[in-house]
Amino acid sequence: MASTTAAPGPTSVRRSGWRSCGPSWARMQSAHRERTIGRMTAGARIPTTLWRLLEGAVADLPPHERRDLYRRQILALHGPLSNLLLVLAVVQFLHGLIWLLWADEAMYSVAWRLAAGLLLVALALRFRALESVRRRRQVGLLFLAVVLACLVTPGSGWQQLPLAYLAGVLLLPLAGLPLLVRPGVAWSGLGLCTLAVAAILWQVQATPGERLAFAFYFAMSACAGLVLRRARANLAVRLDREVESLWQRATRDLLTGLLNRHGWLGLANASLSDAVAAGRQAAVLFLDVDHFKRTNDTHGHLVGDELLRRLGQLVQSRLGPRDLAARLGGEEFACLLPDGDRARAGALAQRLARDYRELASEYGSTLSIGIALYQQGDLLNDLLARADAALYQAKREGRDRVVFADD
Ligand SMILES: Nc1nc2c(ncn2[C@@H]2O[C@H](COP(=O)(O)OP(=O)(O)OP(=O)(O)O)[C@@H](O)[C@H]2O)c(=O)[nH]1
Repeated sequence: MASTTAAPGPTSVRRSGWRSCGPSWARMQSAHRERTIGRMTAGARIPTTLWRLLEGAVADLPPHERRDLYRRQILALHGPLSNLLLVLAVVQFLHGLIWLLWADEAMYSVAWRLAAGLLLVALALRFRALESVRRRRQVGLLFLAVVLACLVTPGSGWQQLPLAYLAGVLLLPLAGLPLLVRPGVAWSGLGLCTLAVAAILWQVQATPGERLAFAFYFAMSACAGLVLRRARANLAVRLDREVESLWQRATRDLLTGLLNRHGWLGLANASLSDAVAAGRQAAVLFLDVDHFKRTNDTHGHLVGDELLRRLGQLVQSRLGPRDLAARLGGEEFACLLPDGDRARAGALAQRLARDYRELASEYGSTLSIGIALYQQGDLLNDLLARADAALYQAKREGRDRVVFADD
């Protein structure tokens, strides 16, 4: 049996769910976007500054982290934002309806009422469908289609400001930018809305004051969308860093930088399960510094700490990328080799013991190691217990040696 399971780091474990998703078309699109942004930010100073200003802390993230962040934002804020937008949409719809009722009677055509009804249904659909990006796009397009169709239809009473309110065109930048957080979608939405608003302002029968108020309202809602989006992205980046740092502190040993017992047990259990599922071999090494109390007593605790630090670095440097090492506590260390057959585990242990002896030669410190090889049905705790038993056998036999369990 041998394992292919990669030792997952904290970030990859928490984000593995995102990594697998997304069709290749989406990946091609985002690769194109990244190339474009790369050209923009590398080529000219003003676009870079603008990009940073608009995107906030997200602009400094590597592309794959930025994508993860956007996806997580959509999921995390879907509930509260949809409710907020639903309220805004209803208010805006009522605003348009009241305006319409007070308007000239020539405008109360059947077509008007039909358009208003359609828009109401579209609004409801739009907010019910927020969970699916595809449906969000469809409803967004439906809105724009209705607005544009109304705008190009000849006849008096059609090109009126109430229509714009009914269609929610003023709401789109506010709704679209924070919700459709992927930059491409957000920017296209803003561009289309600006075009629609420009068309409305060009055609409406309104006083200059009304036109100005309309344009001002649109600009304000677009700015609010941008500011909201930037603030949310900055907050998300900060929270992400906090979570990452808390995770590190909870699962890392400060002295050696290796995983601590808690962090190791979580990752090693998952790694061992993967190895077993793939029908591969695994081994656990249990390491313990010999006569560490004596070393502490003779040379002081600072020297003891230094030896532990050196041992941590040594273990980390000798392991493969798939292996997982931890300081379990005190002067005890453990390594899981998810593709460790007897030969590899034995050779690695011998090498660690020899290198540590050289590293700590000035203090005469040595290492004892117990090894347990995976047997059918073993859990991680079983392997640890057998490796521990082998370690104590090594201690009994005189220390500074490697012993296999069940030999
Ligand atoms: N310097 C230092 N010492 C530590 C640390 N954690 C535990 N120790 C000391 O490690 C020593 C462990 O002693 P024991 O469990 O008796 O083991 P030992 O002296 O190595 O004896 P054997 O394991 O039987 O060879 C104790 O004196 C602890 O105080 C640490 O972080 N730094």
